[in-house]
Amino acid sequence: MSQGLPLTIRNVTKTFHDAEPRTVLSGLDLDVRGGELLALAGPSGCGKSTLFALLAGLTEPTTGEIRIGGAPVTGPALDRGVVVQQYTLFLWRTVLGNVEFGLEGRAVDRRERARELLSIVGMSRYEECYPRELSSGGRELVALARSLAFEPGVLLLDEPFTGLDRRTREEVGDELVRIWERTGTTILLVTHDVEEAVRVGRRVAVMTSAPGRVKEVVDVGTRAGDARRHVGRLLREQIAAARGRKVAA
Ligand SMILES: Nc1ncnc2c1ncn2[C@@H]1O[C@H](COP(=O)(O)OP(=O)(O)OP(=O)(O)O)[C@@H](O)[C@H]1O
Repeated sequence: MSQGLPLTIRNVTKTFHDAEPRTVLSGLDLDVRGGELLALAGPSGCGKSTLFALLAGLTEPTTGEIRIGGAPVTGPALDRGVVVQQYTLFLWRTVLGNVEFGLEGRAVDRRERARELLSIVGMSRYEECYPRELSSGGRELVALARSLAFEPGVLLLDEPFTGLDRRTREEVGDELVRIWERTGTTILLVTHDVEEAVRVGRRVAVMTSAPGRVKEVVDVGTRAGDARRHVGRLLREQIAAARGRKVAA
């Protein structure tokens, strides 16, 4: 499997120039270690999706720098293996066919490799099914298998489990941890859900409300209960701060 690459975000600012300039991210620093599973949590509107677009190379920072494996991000690249929450499986292809698609152009036995990837995400027995025959959690796992086919150095997941019910969400989240353990890929999971951030992330970076930057990086370790309370408190403070600013304005 691929070697997980480190991701470095240095002093990133993003200002949108609409009718008037609007700074959404300001002085954001974050280090994701190679092979780490880090969750990025923040209140609604703090700029998580904006940051995700920068990491995916879809837009550029106004100032600052983003590096993956030491190389600056200058545009979209498959080695970053981006999975967005609106997974797009090909409805006319079987599960196996969908994963094989991620392997096109590779000098590998595509069928064998696709089967290996389905086994990694625990979906082997559905290989002949079509996406419509799967549960929404199952479709998410197949989308993950297809992203892993690109052997991403960093896998970016922007709220991938939105739309799943709580229980399925937990199951797919736990499966994501197992996938990460089996692959060694660096994973950045963007979420607004404290429970999910602490359950899945080995560390949790908490963002401030807009303009967003990283307020604190919390180690989850073996003290998940403490981490959950701490992350929850940090997020509540940020939400209150945002409301305070709105009331004042
Ligand atoms: N292209 C754009 N032009 C102008 N403003 C934008 C643009 N994209 C996002 N914004 C603004 O930036 C702010 C942050 O948005 P963003 O979607 O990044 O936050 P978020 O943390 O992902 O929110 P949520 O958790 O609600 O999805 C919002 O106020 C949004 O209106």
